[in-house]
Amino acid sequence: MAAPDPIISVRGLVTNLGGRLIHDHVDLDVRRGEVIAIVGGSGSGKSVLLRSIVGLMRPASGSIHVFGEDVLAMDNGAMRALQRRWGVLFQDGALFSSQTVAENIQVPLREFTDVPQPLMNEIAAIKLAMVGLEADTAAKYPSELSGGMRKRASLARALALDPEIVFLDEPTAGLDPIAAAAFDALIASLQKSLGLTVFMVTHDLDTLHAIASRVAVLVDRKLKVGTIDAVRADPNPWIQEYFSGPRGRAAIGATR
Ligand SMILES: Nc1ncnc2c1ncn2[C@@H]1O[C@H](COP(=O)(O)OP(=O)(O)OP(=O)(O)O)[C@@H](O)[C@H]1O
Repeated sequence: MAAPDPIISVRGLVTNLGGRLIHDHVDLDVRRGEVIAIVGGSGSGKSVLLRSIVGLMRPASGSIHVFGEDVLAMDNGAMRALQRRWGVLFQDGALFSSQTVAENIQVPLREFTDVPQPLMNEIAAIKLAMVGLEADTAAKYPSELSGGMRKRASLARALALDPEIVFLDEPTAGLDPIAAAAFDALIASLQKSLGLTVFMVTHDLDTLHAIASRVAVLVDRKLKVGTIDAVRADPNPWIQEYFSGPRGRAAIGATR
């Protein structure tokens, strides 16, 4: 049987920023229903790749297709239609501090739908429960929440429109190991129950081993993509240090 078309397809992506080459002909296919983890050194261009795929940054050349649609060639109307089908959790959570958690979750509903307020309140309550937050969190402000709760609230917002893909930029950064492991478990269970495709930028080796189907490593401005075991075997010095240094060995030890 032929493999289904990838849900995200990047070909020959070249990105130049501030006179620096960030991506040098990067290729990536993401399959429906998988958790793909993007790793790489600080400043290697992981977030820029994510932002390019969701149409927030424009590469110098190459092609990006999501759901078979050409992200770089579409008008605003087509882009809005596409944005309804994915949710994004940005690196810092990016909740609006002057809005309650419920209002934050309702931002995409307000932007993309004309759902009446009572239904929006119900949807916010459902999304809060999905991410494991108490009902009374709805009326709280982001500053009243712990870091882990803020991440969950951001995830609830990313899930507001029942997306097919969620993009997560370093979802466990800044969390203690216990909160990070709980967040990993949440992502894994939502991915399974909702059939989500997860595109995740991470530094976290534990997350990688716990939930990634495949890993894409951004090194020397190129992507190396495969299963964790396949990529770990690559002799590239950064990859060897990342997977086989003390932290890498500890992460493997914890999962085997
Ligand atoms: N809008 C921008 N304009 C100019 N340069 C940028 C812009 N966004 C990112 N960069 C630069 O592009 C490079 C890649 O940034 P990016 O945020 O993708 O790195 P990253 O791999 O996600 O790093 P980290 O793991 O530290 O978050 C960095 O050198 C960054 O300074």
